[in-house]
Amino acid sequence: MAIFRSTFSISSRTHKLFSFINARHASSLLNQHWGPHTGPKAVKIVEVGPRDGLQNEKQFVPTENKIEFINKLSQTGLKVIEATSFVSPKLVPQMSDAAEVMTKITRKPGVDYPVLVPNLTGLKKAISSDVKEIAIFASASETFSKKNINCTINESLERFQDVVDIANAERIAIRGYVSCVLGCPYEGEISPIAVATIAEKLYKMGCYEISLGDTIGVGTPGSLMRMLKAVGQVLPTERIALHCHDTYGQALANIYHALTSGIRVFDGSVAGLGGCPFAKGATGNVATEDVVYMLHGMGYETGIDLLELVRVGNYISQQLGRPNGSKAAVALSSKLQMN
Ligand SMILES: CC(C)(COP(=O)([O-])OP(=O)([O-])OC[C@H]1O[C@@H](n2cnc3c(N)ncnc32)[C@H](O)[C@@H]1OP(=O)([O-])[O-])[C@@H](O)C(=O)NCCC(=O)NCCSC(=O)C[C@@](C)(O)CC(=O)[O-]
Repeated sequence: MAIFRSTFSISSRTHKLFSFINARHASSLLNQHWGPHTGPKAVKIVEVGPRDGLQNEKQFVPTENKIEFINKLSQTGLKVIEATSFVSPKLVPQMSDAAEVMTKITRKPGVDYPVLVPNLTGLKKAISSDVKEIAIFASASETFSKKNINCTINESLERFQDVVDIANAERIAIRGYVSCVLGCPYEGEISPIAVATIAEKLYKMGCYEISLGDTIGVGTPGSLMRMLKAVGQVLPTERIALHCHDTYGQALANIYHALTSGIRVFDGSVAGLGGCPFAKGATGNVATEDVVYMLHGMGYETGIDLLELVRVGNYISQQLGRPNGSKAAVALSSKLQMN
């Protein structure tokens, strides 16, 4: 915390030094994310179930269940599990136990547990909970930005610069999200250039990877490819991740097409949990089990034990009292008579 206070106003030379150190840290962290799975068939999965999957649940999921959920996910071979978010507990009560979750989970060596951070208040709390990686989240839609984080896109980027400066000083790795990349619940279509502009700004700010979020799941391979083409002009392909919601049933088709463009990082939520409190009508994220089933079937390597993942998806679905939203999980559970 002392470092946090002392680095509130860091000089530009110090900023450059921290950026350099953080770039090296992020690069070693990236290698760790991929583990032994390198080469053209390696794909990284970022599991967002504990955060994006649970944030919109109406009933508060007991903290011990969240911890158990994350600990079980840690045993599946996943290398990145987005664990929670340090946001306003009034607006997103489901994530109000972020500090307790982060201090009580069993952190498996080799697995990273990023958390969402919208501002310096969130970063301060995350640092107190010994968080090693954060995700900042901007939007390609002005209206969504205001609804989601109560500021304009430009204001959010200014806030994030402060967050990045302190995170760099603390050697905390930073991932970036752009939401509404294929459509906004308030503005409709979003231009690919707008997405590319924000993605580039977050990347240049110091995010090691930019996750492009189809927040309301409206994209098709057509709109996706137009958007990826624009983002591909400003970002190296290996720094792009895709974050699909499956509202219109297009997620796997979109992921397949992104694979053909060289994208190798995909976010998913086990059992297809998810939704955004600020994007009405948006359903869950693409089910991680479905993504892994497709990838393994195509000869890609994720390092994930699919059956273990199915078990965890069944566990959290039972806790929430609803059927597992992954088709692959339901089929495998039935075939193998798993609970
Ligand atoms: C960003 C803010 C905080 C601005 O909210 P604000 O009201 O403008 O903030 P403020 O700075 O004016 O502070 C107001 C109060 O909130 C507190 N506060 C302020 N910040 C924090 C914090 N970090 N943690 C805890 N408390 C906080 C602060 O201390 C104060 O408390 P009070 O004095 O009234 O008691 C708010 O709008 C917010 O938390 N929004 C929630 C955002 C969210 O979680 N959205 C869902 C994420 S999903 C998403 O974005 C899409 C994504 C990433 O999944 C990708 C995709 O799906 O496509």
